[in-house]
Amino acid sequence: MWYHKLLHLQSSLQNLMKRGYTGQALQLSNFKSLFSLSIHWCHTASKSVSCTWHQHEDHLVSALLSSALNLIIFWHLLLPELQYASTVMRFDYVWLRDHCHSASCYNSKTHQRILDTASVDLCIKPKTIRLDETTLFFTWPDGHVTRYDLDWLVKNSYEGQKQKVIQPRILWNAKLYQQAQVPSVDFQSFLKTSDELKKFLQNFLLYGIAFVENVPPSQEHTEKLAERISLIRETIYGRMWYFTSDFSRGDTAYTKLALDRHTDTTYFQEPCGIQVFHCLKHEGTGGRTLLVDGFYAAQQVLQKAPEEFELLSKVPLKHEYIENVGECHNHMIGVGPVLNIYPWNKELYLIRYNNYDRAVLNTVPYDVVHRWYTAHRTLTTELRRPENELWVKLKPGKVLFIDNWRVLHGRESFTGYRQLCGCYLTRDDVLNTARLLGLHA
Ligand SMILES: C[N+](C)(C)CCCC[C@H](N)C(=O)O
Ligand SMILES: O=C(O)CCC(=O)C(=O)O
Ligand SMILES: [Fe+2]
Repeated sequence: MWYHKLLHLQSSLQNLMKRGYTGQALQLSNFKSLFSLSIHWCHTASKSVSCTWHQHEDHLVSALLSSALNLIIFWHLLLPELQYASTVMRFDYVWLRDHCHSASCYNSKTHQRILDTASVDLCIKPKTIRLDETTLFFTWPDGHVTRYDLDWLVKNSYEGQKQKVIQPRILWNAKLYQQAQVPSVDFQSFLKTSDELKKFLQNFLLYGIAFVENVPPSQEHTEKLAERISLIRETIYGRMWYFTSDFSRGDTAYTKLALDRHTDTTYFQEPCGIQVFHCLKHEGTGGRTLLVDGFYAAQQVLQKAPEEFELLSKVPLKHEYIENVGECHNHMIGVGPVLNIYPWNKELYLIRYNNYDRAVLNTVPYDVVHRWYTAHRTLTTELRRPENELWVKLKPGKVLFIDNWRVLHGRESFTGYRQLCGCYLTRDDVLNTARLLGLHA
């Protein structure tokens, strides 16, 4: 078994050589005794390459040190079967100098860099490199020493990040959400214990929606609730807003009409992170709230038509809000693609979808426009599948939190008097609260 692993390691090193990595000899410190195997290869550069590795319980770390190029670390995860996962990590020497955590380069109390990165020679190479069981030591030309725990390097490598998600989520359609039986949190316990707050935030992060029950139906209590989680994001609609179908603002939300699924404030450069709804009163019919997991729909697009997903993530477009009603004069423009993904791991983090507020499409060249509409149609088809629609009737006392970067909302038309209050939350502060409670956010 070990022999196979070593052979694989040998071939990965040889592949690197073929791509131009040269060196002298490979010392198999821990396995030498077992296999008395050492790999020699040609060296063209006078700089030497050495490789050392250490066996840990479930993985093997090896470091290939090249003073001519960069540092390469092999991380081999040993699985019970013959198979094992292996990751090659590469670190640029400027990067290694820049991330030095010595007392003169880094303030470990404030977690801030002291080193002036611009003072680092872009062609810097270490004078010497030494590796012991767990730590790498670099001595730089000016004599400064940087030490790195191998574990720290592995954890903070690009290759490691590529395989991780920033935000773990459970994507849902109506059935999946109902089956999950996500519990609501009680207002009083929510205010009193951080355990309840944590439970609430955990569900909110996983599903993109969450409910709090038994909230006294007033704007003040809704505000108190919101403030327990984060800072309220004041916008052109105010800090706490309160609305009925009174046409007081130049937006369809202030009517009795049905509203198709959408995310709010797509016309802000940074759309509001979280939307809070509390229905204080409704004497009439209709007016149910529609919720659709935009990331679930986007994932369906990715599976069915990956090139359309890619187009929606690449093409920037504008959304716009023009208002001239009474005293309210606003003109907002937000630019960005419908699907926003992190480039290094392709993780979706923000969907901007509002067909009402989408502005003139003039940021897309002629030869792309039609393909963009096709991709937009595919996404819309997924978003409109009845099985993806979760319908809820908001009642006084039950407050709904929506991740406005992920979950679309809409409403059924209604009759009678209906009063809704709520606010937007600052996303950074919601995530801050979650992290401080020990959640992955
Ligand atoms: C009423 N309330 C303040 C919640 C929002 C009104 C904003 C509606 C707008 N069309 C948008 O989607 O952004
Ligand atoms: O009236 C509603 O239920 C929601 C309207 C809406 O989309 C909004 O206020 O953002
Ligand atoms: Fe809305």
